[in-house]
Amino acid sequence: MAAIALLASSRLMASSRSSTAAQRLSSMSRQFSSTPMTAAEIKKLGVVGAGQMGLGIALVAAQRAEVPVIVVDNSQRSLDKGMAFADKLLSKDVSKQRISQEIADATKKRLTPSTNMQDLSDVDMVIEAVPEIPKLKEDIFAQLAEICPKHAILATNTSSISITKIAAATTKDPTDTSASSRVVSTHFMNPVPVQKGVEIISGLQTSEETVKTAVAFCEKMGKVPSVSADKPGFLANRILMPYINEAVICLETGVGKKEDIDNIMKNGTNVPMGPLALADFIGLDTCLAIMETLHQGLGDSKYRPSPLLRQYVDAGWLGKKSGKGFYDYKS
Ligand SMILES: NC(=O)c1ccc[n+]([C@@H]2O[C@H](COP(=O)([O-])OP(=O)(O)OC[C@H]3O[C@@H](n4cnc5c(N)ncnc54)[C@H](O)[C@@H]3O)[C@@H](O)[C@H]2O)c1
Repeated sequence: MAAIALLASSRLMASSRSSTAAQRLSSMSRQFSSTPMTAAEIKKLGVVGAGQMGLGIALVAAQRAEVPVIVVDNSQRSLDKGMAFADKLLSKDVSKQRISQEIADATKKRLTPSTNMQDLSDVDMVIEAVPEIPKLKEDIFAQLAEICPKHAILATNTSSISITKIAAATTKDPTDTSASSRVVSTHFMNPVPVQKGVEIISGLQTSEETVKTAVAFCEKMGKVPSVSADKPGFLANRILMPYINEAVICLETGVGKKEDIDNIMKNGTNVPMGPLALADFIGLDTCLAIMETLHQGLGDSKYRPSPLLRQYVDAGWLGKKSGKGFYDYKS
């Protein structure tokens, strides 16, 4: 499926090897200890949020990294939908002879759905992929710090929220970095089974070992890490979202019809889908949340979210996942 603009840019950036990604991260923001650190082995993974990103991450980890994965979601409906989607993807891969039936069966067996966060008490790493709402993510990380083992890597798939802020939510005492030093961002690209790019972002508190372990695990999943500083939108969405937002403004102000906007970008810049179709695919709520983070975080009016984008979200027209966005997906 669609190798989206976000991902195309990510591929360009990701031409270097992941070991150098860890080195670049080390040198970017702060001095690490002079003791060489090694990546810890991840034997069991947890994923929080079984939506399009969480499920994709869980599936690729189970298949490529061959680790058992507990997938936690507070909605049984989302879990059922996610597991059914995993079945569908695996069957498709078998029918197209990309993988054997044995690999599909083994992958499926490694996925355990759950509605109970306490089931994350024995994981070595957890990747959070709940909606892009700062307070929600902070609450989840406060819980993860309590529930997960004291060595576990606590990773977020956030598209734009400060990793430093998410890490700070793991403790009431900011001088105690025993949990916050284990927080890192592994920002996978959508769709996870297809796209190789992943952004690795460390917060102020993140330890070198945490970064190395996250990079090594992403590599085990077959991904190519790129390094970004902990700034609003990081690299991928700092570039992609203003492009999508401008396309919505063009629609809103009558510069072009949706088909013309998408066609000119698709046929003129060699991307697999136009910006409005891409926004529907990502989720309009996610796009709005990222624009809000860019607007607030960078304080520049050029990042103001389109009022039409906000109206679509208010209407519940969130794109492909809700059956309607700029296009209809019911039929
Ligand atoms: N959609 C994209 O293209 C994309 C790409 C990269 C990163 N992201 C980021 O990934 C994250 C998830 O995005 P998504 O598109 O998968 O969202 P989604 O809406 O498809 O899925 C979110 C899931 O989280 C679950 N959830 C909500 N509250 C929860 C809670 N308290 N505990 C457990 N589960 C809970 C929901 O039931 C849902 O299944 C966001 O931070 C988003 O910004 C999205």
